[in-house]
Amino acid sequence: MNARILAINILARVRATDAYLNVVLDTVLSETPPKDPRDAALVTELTYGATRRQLALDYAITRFADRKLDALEDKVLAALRVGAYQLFHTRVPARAAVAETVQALKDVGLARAAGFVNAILRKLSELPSPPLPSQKDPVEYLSVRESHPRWLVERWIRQFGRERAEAMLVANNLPPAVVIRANSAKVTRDALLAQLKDVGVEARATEASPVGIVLPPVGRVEDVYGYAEGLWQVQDEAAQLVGVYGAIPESARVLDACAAPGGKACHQAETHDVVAVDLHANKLRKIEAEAHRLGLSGRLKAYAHDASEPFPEGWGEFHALVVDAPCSGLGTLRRHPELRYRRKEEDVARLATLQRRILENCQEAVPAGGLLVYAVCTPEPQEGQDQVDMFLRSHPEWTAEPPVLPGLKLPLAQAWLRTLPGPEGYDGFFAARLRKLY
Ligand SMILES: C[S@@+](CC[C@H](N)C(=O)[O-])C[C@H]1O[C@@H](n2cnc3c(N)ncnc32)[C@H](O)[C@@H]1O
Repeated sequence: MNARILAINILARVRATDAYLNVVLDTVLSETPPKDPRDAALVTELTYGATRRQLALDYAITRFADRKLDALEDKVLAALRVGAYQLFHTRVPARAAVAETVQALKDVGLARAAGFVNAILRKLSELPSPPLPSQKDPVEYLSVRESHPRWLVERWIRQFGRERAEAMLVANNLPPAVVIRANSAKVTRDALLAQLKDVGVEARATEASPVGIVLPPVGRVEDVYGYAEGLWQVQDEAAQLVGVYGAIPESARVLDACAAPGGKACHQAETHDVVAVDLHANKLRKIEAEAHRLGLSGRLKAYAHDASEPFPEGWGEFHALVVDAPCSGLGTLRRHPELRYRRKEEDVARLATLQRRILENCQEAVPAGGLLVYAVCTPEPQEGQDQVDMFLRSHPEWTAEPPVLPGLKLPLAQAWLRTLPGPEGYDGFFAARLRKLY
């Protein structure tokens, strides 16, 4: 099956089922792998690109469509977006972009819409660049140019200032590099870097994380040296920094209260005994499979449990908890581009309430002298810093205690670990390291 057919099918399925793009893409590519690996790369670029740029593409398509885009069949709208993306953001010659997209639409059984799609794509192909609204309304202009909903642009300008907000929007439209964490239970970062070099992979060390490696563009990560042997795990640098910044003493038994898919739990299990908990039992298999691949099964047990409810006494005592709470995920929009259109502003407050409930229950499980590392993958203060400030105000027995990590330069804001999307190349994360005094 060719790349454009797959891209149309994937985008249509994501729209119809509200599924995650990365999940549908992985499923489709493993069910119907294209013969040529370059086609897999093209499907990835077309689907991620068309989703990242969706709001701007729709703005352009709407100019020439004689009906509301919401009313279009999923595959017809998907074809328009895939076609428009190629015209504005790839080097595919315009004629080929239009003709092959229209042919793909026919091949998926929608020949009756071919004329409609062909006419719009041809009109778009005559434009020198994607149309934009007037700069007189700077929020609207940025919203369309960088393809983020207006409420989010307004909110980020208000919270982070115009310059940083714009940098965040731009960064969310760039594909992230693949970053891995060396599995310290098996190999040091330097040794892994040398081994990768020996097999011709020109990787480099991450700047802030002492355990991270940035891979060059690779095809399937599963085919890269050391994956099958469990020498490393894919993990964004900022997510690695949560484990580093947490600096949980090696003697501690750790409970990871919101663990799936298991990045931070496996990071801890390199050096600790870990109980990994997630609300959704179906996600535990992924945590266990990763622990197995990394050779960490002996140190990690996974259970389904609601972290806002008391933990079973039978699990024993824990000296440290990691609470990587469910959050708006607005720090990971470059990886989950569909999320920016699905999230609503009121989600931030709703999730902050859930985080508070989880935090309240988890703090009960920490003995005096123990640690709690709270983290979220969002730049929203309401879910991060404000959440922790409020917690500390109502819990005098807790204090914020940043770690002393000589030789490391972590991105800190006061006591907190904080990264924002932007030219630094991080996902947006917040983490607090809290100690129970009595
Ligand atoms: C941000 S993700 C955790 C990512 C993970 N720590 C990692 O590093 O790979 C949040 C997780 O919390 C889980 N979750 C949501 N509500 C929960 C609850 N009430 N109790 C426990 N887990 C919950 C979600 O299923 C999701 O897997």
